[in-house]
Amino acid sequence: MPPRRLDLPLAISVGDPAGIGPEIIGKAWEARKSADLPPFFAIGDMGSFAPHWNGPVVKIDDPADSFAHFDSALPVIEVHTCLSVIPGEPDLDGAHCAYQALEMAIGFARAGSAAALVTGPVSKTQLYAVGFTHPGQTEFIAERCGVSKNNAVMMLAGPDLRVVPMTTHIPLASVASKLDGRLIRQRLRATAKGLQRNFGIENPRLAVAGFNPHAGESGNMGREEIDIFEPAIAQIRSEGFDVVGPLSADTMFHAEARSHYDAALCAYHDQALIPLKTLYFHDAVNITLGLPVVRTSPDHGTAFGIAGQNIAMPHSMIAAIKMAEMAALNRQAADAA
Ligand SMILES: NC(=O)C1=CN([C@@H]2O[C@H](COP(=O)(O)OP(=O)(O)OC[C@H]3O[C@@H](n4cnc5c(N)ncnc54)[C@H](O)[C@@H]3O)[C@@H](O)[C@H]2O)C=CC1
Ligand SMILES: NCC(=O)COP(=O)(O)O
Repeated sequence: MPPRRLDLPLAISVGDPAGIGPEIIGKAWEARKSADLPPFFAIGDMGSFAPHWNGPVVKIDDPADSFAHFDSALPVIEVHTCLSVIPGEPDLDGAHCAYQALEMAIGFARAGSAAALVTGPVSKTQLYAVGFTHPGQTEFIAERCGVSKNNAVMMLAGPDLRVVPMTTHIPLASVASKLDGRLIRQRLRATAKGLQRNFGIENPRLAVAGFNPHAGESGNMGREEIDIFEPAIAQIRSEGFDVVGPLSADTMFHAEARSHYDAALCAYHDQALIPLKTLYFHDAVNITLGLPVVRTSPDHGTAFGIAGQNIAMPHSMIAAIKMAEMAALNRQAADAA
C-alpha cells in the first residue's frame, strides 16, 4: 500500500499570466480541502493573481515553506515581476514570465525540491514570439530532462479513455512522412512503461489507430498500415507487449470499444484529442510519460476569451494535481518494491 501523502510539495508553473492559469490555480487552492489536494506552490508573478482571483497569496522563497503556509494562502515563488497583467490581453512580458516559470518548475522537480511538476496553460504563439523553439512544453521538458523527444510521450487521460498522439504539434500535411516504424515502436514501448510506472497498470493493453480511413481497407485506401504500422506492432508484440491494431479510428472510441484497452495510440494530434476532449474536456489531464519526473497539466489552453471573468472551471487543473500526486506515489511505491 503506497503512503497516502508525499513529503514534498507539487510545483505549478502559472502559465501565461493573461490566461486563466492564475484563476484555476487559485480556485484549485480554494478546493484544497474539499478535493483533498496535496500541498502545492505556484511559480510566476505574485501580481498576476489579483486581476483574476481575489484569494490570498503568500510569497515564499523555498518550496519547503509551502507546508507552513498552504492552509492559509496560496504559496507563490516569484520568478518574474510583470509590468502589468490584463486578463485576456497577452503580451511578450507575460510570455517571458511563463517561460521562466516553466524553466524554474522543471528545475525544482529535477532537483528533488518538488514531488512533481504541474504546468499551467501557455500560449504557444506567445512563447514562440519570445524565442521558444520547441513545439510544446512536452518536448521542452523532455530536453531539459535529457530524454529524447520520441521517448517522451504526450498522453491525455480522462476517466475511461487515455490517448497518445504519436505525432504532436506538427502540420497535418507532414504527419505521413513522420510516421515511421521506429517512432511507432518508441511510442508503444514508452506508453506501456509509462502506464506501468505512473498508473500502476501491470500489463497495459494498447490499441493503435490506423492512419487512413478504415485502417487502409487492406491497402486500398493507403498503404501506411501494411508497410509501417503492422511490422512495428508485430515487433512490439514479440517483445511481450499487449498491442492490437492498426484499428479503424472511427470505430475504436465508443464506450464498449474503450473497455478493451488502457491507451489508444493515434497517428496525429486531433485523431487523439477530439474524442478525448469531446468526452472529457473538463476532467482530462495531459501527462508526459517517459520522464524522470512526473509532469501533468490541464488538458485545456489559456482561454484568453474568458480570462478575468471568474467563470473558468478549475476541474482539469484539480484533476492534473491529483494525477500528479497519484503518479508520484505510484513511482515511489514501485521504486521501494
Ligand atoms: N496545456 C497547455 O498549455 C495548452 C495550451 N494551449 C494553448 O492555448 C491557447 C488557446 O487555445 P484554444 O484552442 O483556444 O483552447 P482553449 O482550451 O484555451 O479554449 C477552448 C475553449 O474552451 C474554453 N475553456 C478552456 N478552458 C476552460 C476552463 N477551464 N473553463 C471554462 N472554459 C474553458 C475557452 O473559453 C474556449 O471557448 C493556444 O495558444 C494553445 O497553444 C492549448 C492546449 C493546451
Ligand atoms: N494539445 C495539447 C497541448 O497543446 C499541450 O501541449 P504541451 O505544451 O503540454 O506539449
